[in-house]
Amino acid sequence: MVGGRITRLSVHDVRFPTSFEGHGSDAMHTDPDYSAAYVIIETDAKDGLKGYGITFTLGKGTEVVVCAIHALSHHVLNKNLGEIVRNFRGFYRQLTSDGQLRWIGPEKGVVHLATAAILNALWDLWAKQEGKPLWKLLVDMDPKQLLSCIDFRYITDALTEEEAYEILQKGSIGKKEREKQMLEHGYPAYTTSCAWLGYSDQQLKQLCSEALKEGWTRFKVKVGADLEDDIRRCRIIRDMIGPEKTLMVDANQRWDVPEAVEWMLKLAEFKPLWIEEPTSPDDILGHATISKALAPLGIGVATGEQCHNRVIFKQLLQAGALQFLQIDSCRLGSVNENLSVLLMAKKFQIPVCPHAGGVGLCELVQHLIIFDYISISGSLENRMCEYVDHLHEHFKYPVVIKKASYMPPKDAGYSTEMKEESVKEHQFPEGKIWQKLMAAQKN
Ligand SMILES: C[C@H](O)[C@@H](O)[C@@H](O)[C@H](O)C(=O)O
Ligand SMILES: [Mg+2]
Repeated sequence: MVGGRITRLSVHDVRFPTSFEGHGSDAMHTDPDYSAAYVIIETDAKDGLKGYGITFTLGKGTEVVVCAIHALSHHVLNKNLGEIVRNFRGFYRQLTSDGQLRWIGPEKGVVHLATAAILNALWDLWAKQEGKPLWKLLVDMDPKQLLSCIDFRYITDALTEEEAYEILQKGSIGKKEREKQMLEHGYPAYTTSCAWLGYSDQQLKQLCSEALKEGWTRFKVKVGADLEDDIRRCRIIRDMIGPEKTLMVDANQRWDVPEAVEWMLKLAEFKPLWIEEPTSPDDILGHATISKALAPLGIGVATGEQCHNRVIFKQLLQAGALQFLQIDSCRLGSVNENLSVLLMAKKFQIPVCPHAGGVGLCELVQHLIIFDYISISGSLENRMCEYVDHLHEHFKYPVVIKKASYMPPKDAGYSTEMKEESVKEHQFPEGKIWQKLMAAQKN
């Protein structure tokens, strides 16, 4: 039975110095220190279980998100977990409608990242109390219960609750077989780990040849800062992987709309499946223009990792502005909002290829996409989940990759829990790792 009064919510600013070696670097984020605002929720229940939630941030951004989590915490404290999840739609609405805090959102930016961290912790605790991994908790819910977690406000012009119900009803056909298939073979993944923008050609070649040996067949390359560099790097990787394997490119919002089209005409010879985040994530019509211009070349547009909320996803879908939809487990309002986006994607028949990487994003989003396959999309066509090979060792239940696929997590919860020692060492600024780095900078 789910329950327990929430007695404590604590937040940690946890940072990893990934920028020192160029890990995670792209055309806009040249010095990313992968970080997380890490929430721990405790209750007075006898089971002693705790809920862990993260939202992904980069270095300094974390302290701002931590403040927002504190500001939202009164909505959670002293509430009963059972009451929250029995009316999850209402609770989501309450959290995102705080009369004072919504002014600095609404449902976007810092306050929404904070919302994600808190809700992720509640989902983790719910799944733990049920003794199931989160994907299985979702798979076992009936359509009505799933829908009761979603706030349909602002999206009913694109997807009504009745349509969503129908999608879930249809999705229940063949669920058992798909669950079995996932448990046996996992969910297909692609790797971004070979070709961060800050990596040398030598490093790129070495990582690519290792990835090929490990059985990877889909690769993403960072582009967007310098055309000559991009051509050279794409050539290296295309030559190494051959014509059959899949290549994607990611510009992380570097370009104007016409510039994006011109640049991609120059990279078209490398046959990328998609260009990711070609321009501002807010420019829905710009994405539509780029999609239209690149369609004859067989290049799709992918976006979503910095998409504020379900409303922007709705408009991207309505405008035909994307061909690959990239949900993110820590930017949207947790599982609740991601459920609505997965259902909209199904209605518009756009494949979902989640954004992952960062710290913990792979651990979390695998649950959502495995659930999506079993209960909503029922298809693996043109679908794959991002994988980045960093920082998994800091998690208590790290992802398991086999033959370039995500194997469904078996432990109860949302895989959000970090090792205590890792949190202690990486806490900013007092953690050992940061104290050492700061002392070295002084000398
Ligand atoms: C700063 C980050 O590493 C981003 O570059 C990364 O999330 C990226 O856009 C991706 O698609 O993995
Ligand atoms: Mg990206």
